[in-house]
Amino acid sequence: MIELKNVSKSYSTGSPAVKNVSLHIDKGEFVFVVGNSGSGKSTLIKLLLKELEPTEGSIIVGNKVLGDLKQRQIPRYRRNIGTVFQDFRLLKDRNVYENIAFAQRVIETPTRRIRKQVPAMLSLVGLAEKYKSFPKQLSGGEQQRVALARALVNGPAILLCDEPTGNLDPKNSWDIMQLLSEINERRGTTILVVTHNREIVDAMQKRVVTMNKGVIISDEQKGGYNNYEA
Ligand SMILES: Nc1ncnc2c1ncn2[C@@H]1O[C@H](COP(=O)(O)OP(=O)(O)OP(=O)(O)O)[C@@H](O)[C@H]1O
Repeated sequence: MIELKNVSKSYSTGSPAVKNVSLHIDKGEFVFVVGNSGSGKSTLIKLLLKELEPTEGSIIVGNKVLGDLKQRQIPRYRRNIGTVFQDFRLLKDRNVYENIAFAQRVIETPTRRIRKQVPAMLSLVGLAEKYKSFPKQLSGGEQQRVALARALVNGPAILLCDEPTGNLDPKNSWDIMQLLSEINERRGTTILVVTHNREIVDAMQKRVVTMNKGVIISDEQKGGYNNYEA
């Protein structure tokens, strides 16, 4: 599903953010990516979204060789990838229903399908009753659940989450991680989660890829949050 072969990424300044990384993630896997600040985790996510080009190496996602994608093919490529970020990124002037429906309107989903799928996604994330609320009327945990519903409504094969619990308290962090785990198990979505949340990583017993200074220093099935200098 995801394959990086000897991928490096250098920005114009400093040493490479990602150095000679090779990584294979199968369809349906749930993978945590951990590592101290500046180790290259967000750069990895941006490379997978083709927001950045690798300086060296190749990336294959699904059956797409990202280096071969033309500019005009990128929007369609990204439609198959759901994203969730630390800061929720909801549309502030739209209510919950419209935030999710918006993701479908941009790909011209028929209205009757939107009317069916938005409530279904809201039920999945436990927010069926809040469909008329605006983001500022919701707690952080609720906003992140809306963001998750939006990320999933178009049925992506892959979900990329960059510190999805970074702004949440422990209870809400757990709820979001449980939801991610359920989605992975029930829908078979391949999920990659960048996180600093040691307790959750240690408890969930998933595959854990640890980065340090742009390099993968460990990759363990049923792994834990390795001890490194935070
Ligand atoms: N746009 C940029 N221009 C120059 N250097 C950058 C840029 N973005 C990131 N870097 C550098 O690349 C390295 C990796 O950054 P990255 O954001 O991928 O780390 P990270 O592991 O996601 O960190 P954090 O956990 O703090 O989010 C860092 O040294 C950072 O300073």
